[in-house]
Amino acid sequence: MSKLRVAVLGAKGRIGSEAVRAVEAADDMELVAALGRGDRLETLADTGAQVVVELTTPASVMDNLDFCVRHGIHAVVGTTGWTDERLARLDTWLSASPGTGVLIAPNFSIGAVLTMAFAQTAARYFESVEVIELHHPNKVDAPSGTAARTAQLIAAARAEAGRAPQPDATTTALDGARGADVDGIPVHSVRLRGLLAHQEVLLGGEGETLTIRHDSLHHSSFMPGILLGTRRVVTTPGLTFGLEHFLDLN
Ligand SMILES: NC(=O)c1ccc[n+]([C@@H]2O[C@H](COP(=O)([O-])OP(=O)(O)OC[C@H]3O[C@@H](n4cnc5c(N)ncnc54)[C@H](O)[C@@H]3O)[C@@H](O)[C@H]2O)c1
Ligand SMILES: O=C(O)C1=N[C@H](C(=O)O)CCC1
Repeated sequence: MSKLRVAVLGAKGRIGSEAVRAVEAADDMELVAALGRGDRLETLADTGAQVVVELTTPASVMDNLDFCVRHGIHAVVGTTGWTDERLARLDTWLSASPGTGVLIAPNFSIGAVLTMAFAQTAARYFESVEVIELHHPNKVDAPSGTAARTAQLIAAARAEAGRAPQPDATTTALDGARGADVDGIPVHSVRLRGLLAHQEVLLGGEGETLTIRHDSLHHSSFMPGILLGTRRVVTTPGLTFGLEHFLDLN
């Protein structure tokens, strides 16, 4: 069987360099390009890449995906910074390139995907919920893509359950003291040397609390998800948002 021809964009970055090693080590994949900032995107087409693993920056990801989709190259995207407007633009590009698949995964680690699923399940049962994400201080975006997605899923679950807005008697606060508001869910971002990627979902009800915590301790935690996404995206045209769609969670 022929090997899947895979390229990595952002190949010199923290997660990109780990992804290069993971693709090289996968028996069913061939690394055909490992590109960094300033390298020509045409290399992707010249080398016959079938899947691009996109791990760059929010400022670069749209131009990279525009190129990939126009050339019918599937993409597995870990880069953050997704807004409704960006997703709509990507959807339009994909409509013009039937057969091309893009997976955007706010988090590739199984523990983080499960955290989101558990939080979504728990959200309907508790009066209060807040999200705390904790990352290394080199991270350029806040809140993390994972925390934003977690909060959106929680908010949707609460709305579906008919939950009232959370209790919060705060009338005076320093700017930022109550975190960012993501669909009504407070999200707090910590940046601390020594950390990699961590998240807590705190839920509170009458006389009890539940804390769901996940810790990514090494970039290797993201690799099985990247490889799974790479294998699955070639047979999944259109836009898939979230690795959970490629996992049998139920
Ligand atoms: N989804 C996940 O599970 C997951 C996990 C870790 C990181 N991330 C995300 O991945 C992204 C990268 O994270 P990082 O910690 O590796 O950052 P990083 O700064 O270490 O790496 C980004 C790399 O991309 C390069 N780059 C920038 N523009 C480029 C372009 N146009 N073409 C090619 N390369 C380009 C940079 O030079 C840099 O080497 C961030 O958005 C981060 O949030 C996602
Ligand atoms: O290190 C990062 O940067 C990470 N980014 C993703 C996010 O913003 O959720 C995933 C976790 C690591």
